[in-house]
Amino acid sequence: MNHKISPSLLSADFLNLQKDIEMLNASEADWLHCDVMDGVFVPNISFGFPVLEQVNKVAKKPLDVHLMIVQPDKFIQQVKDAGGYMMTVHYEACTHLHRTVGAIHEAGMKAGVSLNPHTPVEFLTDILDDLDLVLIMSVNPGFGGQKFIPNAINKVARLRKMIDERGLNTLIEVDGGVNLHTGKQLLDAGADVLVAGSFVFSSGHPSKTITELKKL
Ligand SMILES: O=C(CO)[C@H](O)[C@H](O)COP(=O)(O)O
Repeated sequence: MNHKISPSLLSADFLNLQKDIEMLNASEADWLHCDVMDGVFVPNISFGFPVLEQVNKVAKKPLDVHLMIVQPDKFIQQVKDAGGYMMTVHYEACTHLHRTVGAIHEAGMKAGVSLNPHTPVEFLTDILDDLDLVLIMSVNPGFGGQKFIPNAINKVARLRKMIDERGLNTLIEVDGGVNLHTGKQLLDAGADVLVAGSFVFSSGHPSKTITELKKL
């Protein structure tokens, strides 16, 4: 199966966001990864729904919205209204995850669940059949440009086995420290979607770098 590339806007030039989104529109990027942070679930604040709404006016690729916030169920309609295609919430932030996933689907979006580096993929055993995507964090969420945590490769392989044994179409996405080297290892382990922020936007030729990731 062809893998997808979802460049992370967290590393884009916020003073020239439209320019970067137009570059992504013309590139081989499949989705636009949008990191919403609240300063509570993660020790950083990024951008919120007014920015997403503006991004959606220019973006020609689906918005892959990753909520690094507490109580994400409060914001499902806002994500939908801001143009969300995929809404990914954190396992660690949801007390009633099954209810939250159901509400995301009812709102008309695909539902993803993200796992922090310390959270085993086996914790998804009883929700996996309901998910469109699992996002494995290969850094502790909150900041771009961090060092890749190699255990993510092992988690991808374990999750691939769980998904294949059940005959599911759930996608495995990985986020944090992705470059050509780690990206190849993740794809070999069974990942479907690579998120890349600093590797793409600091490369000097973001569009070319996306093509290189796409060709892995
Ligand atoms: O979710 C994120 C941070 O929490 C970012 O999407 C992720 O870190 C991508 O950045 P980089 O590719 O630079 O590691």
